[in-house]
Amino acid sequence: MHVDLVVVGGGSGGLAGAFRAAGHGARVALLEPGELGGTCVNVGCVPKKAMWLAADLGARIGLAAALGFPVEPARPDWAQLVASRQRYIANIHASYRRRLDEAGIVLLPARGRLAGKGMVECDDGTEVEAKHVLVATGGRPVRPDIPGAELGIDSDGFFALGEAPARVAIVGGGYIGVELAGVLQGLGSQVELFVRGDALLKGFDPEVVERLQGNMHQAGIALHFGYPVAALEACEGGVRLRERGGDAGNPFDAVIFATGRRPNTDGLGLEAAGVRTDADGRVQVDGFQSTSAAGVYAVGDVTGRLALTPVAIAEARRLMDRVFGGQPDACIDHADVPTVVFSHPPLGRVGLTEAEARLRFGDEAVSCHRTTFRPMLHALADVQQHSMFKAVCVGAEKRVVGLHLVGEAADEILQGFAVAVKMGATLADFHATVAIHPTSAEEIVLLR
Ligand SMILES: Cc1cc2nc3c(=O)[nH]c(=O)nc-3n(C[C@H](O)[C@H](O)[C@H](O)COP(=O)(O)OP(=O)(O)OC[C@H]3O[C@@H](n4cnc5c(N)ncnc54)[C@H](O)[C@@H]3O)c2cc1C
Ligand SMILES: NC(=O)c1ccc[n+]([C@@H]2O[C@H](COP(=O)([O-])OP(=O)(O)OC[C@H]3O[C@@H](n4cnc5c(N)ncnc54)[C@H](O)[C@@H]3O)[C@@H](O)[C@H]2O)c1
Repeated sequence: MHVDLVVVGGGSGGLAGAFRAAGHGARVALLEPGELGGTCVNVGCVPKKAMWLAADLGARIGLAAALGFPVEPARPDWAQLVASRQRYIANIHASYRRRLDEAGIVLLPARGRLAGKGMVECDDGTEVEAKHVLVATGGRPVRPDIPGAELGIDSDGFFALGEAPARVAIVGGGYIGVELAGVLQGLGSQVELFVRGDALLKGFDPEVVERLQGNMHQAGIALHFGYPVAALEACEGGVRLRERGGDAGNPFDAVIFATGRRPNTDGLGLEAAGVRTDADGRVQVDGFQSTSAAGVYAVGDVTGRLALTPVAIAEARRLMDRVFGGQPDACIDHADVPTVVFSHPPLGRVGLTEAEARLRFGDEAVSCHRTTFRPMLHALADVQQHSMFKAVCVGAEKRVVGLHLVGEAADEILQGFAVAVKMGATLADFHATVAIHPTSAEEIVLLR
């Protein structure tokens, strides 16, 4: 088969690239051996957010009870919740299939391998030849190489659970560890989080992270820092974790590894096709998503840069605008990308942390403005959940170069403020904007 573009991988980046290229008039073939939508739709953002929303509802039922509603805090029926989640996801699959048909994109349900010179071989024997090849094969979870690791599950396994585990250990303090801890605790499990470092969410602002840790502790999650898990052992009543040089602890019904991800580049034929990867298998690209091989591009998690769905999508769209849309300079700016950790409560950031700003601009130039408060609903219900908002500013004009939020609605508040930060707003611009009262968001324009 001859096309203008062959896309290897039908996740967030691959689909976005295929649709945009077809929109520019290119003939496109898309290879995807699994479900359309990749990680985000099937074992990432979407099912995670469904579970997060359910956990959030559970917390709100508790708040409602505290405010006098005649309701009892209760656990959801796990099977019913998962069925609703999967029905939502099935609708996304159907919508993708319809849009691919409408766009005239050829969908090949096969695993691809680059064979060089614009040729991609499928595992069903089909050969596709194209002037342009997009590698968008994403990544997969990795577990530490420790005895008994097979007794645990990873985030893919979490989404396959048929029932809620009563006692859960989660290993890893990054995005996924923190999110799954909040979700499971909110849905009625007893969660313990095991982290080898001394804090959660390395790379985020330590002050808002500390506030999140306080909220998680308040919600009943046990946080264990400086705990390198050395082994898992099967025991009566479940699985136990063994700390390096220490005793094994209590048994758990499930152990979830949230210890990072690896790009899907094994057996992809990249080396033979002249596509350079780093020691961890990440495809090396320039600012325009071009690899070291002419006509071969890569977007999304397989490049190991910012592993976020909107980033994969934006990279793919700009790339296709450049290759097929006559826009030679199109590329994405990876600075000031807003991101939210869907913890309970959510934590978000855009721009620089205080430490990054001090390093870049010097201590003298940096000032920070923060506020800590209890959201009104939690204060009314007398629940000890606190929000903290922090702005990092630079120079006499106090340009806001970083905004760090943790608390009720932080996930929804951040997007609009990210526009302001991207546009170079100053603290005076924030102050010149009249507050919306009474909200949590107003605390940002009132920061002193
Ligand atoms: C638990 C979890 C929660 C997340 N939550 C969020 C969130 O809330 N917000 C957010 O922005 N990001 C989130 N992410 C990250 C987000 O899912 C990824 O950044 C995004 O899916 C990357 O898109 P991609 O197209 O690069 O790869 P993927 O979506 O992983 O797609 C790659 C596709 O390539 C296919 N493939 C692999 N090898 C081949 C081959 N040889 N031939 C053909 N096809 C192949 C795979 O089957 C897969 O469908 C989350 C991730 C996880 C794991
Ligand atoms: N809300 C979102 O946007 C969202 C949600 C989930 C994932 N993601 C994306 O997916 C990526 C992967 O998420 P993740 O949580 O798997 O990775 P991560 O890099 O965020 O966190 C991995 C954690 O595992 C720990 N770790 C690594 N090896 C370990 C070991 N051997 N023993 C103990 N701990 C170990 C690390 O110290 C770290 O705390 C994220 O970086 C993010 O870009 C985004």
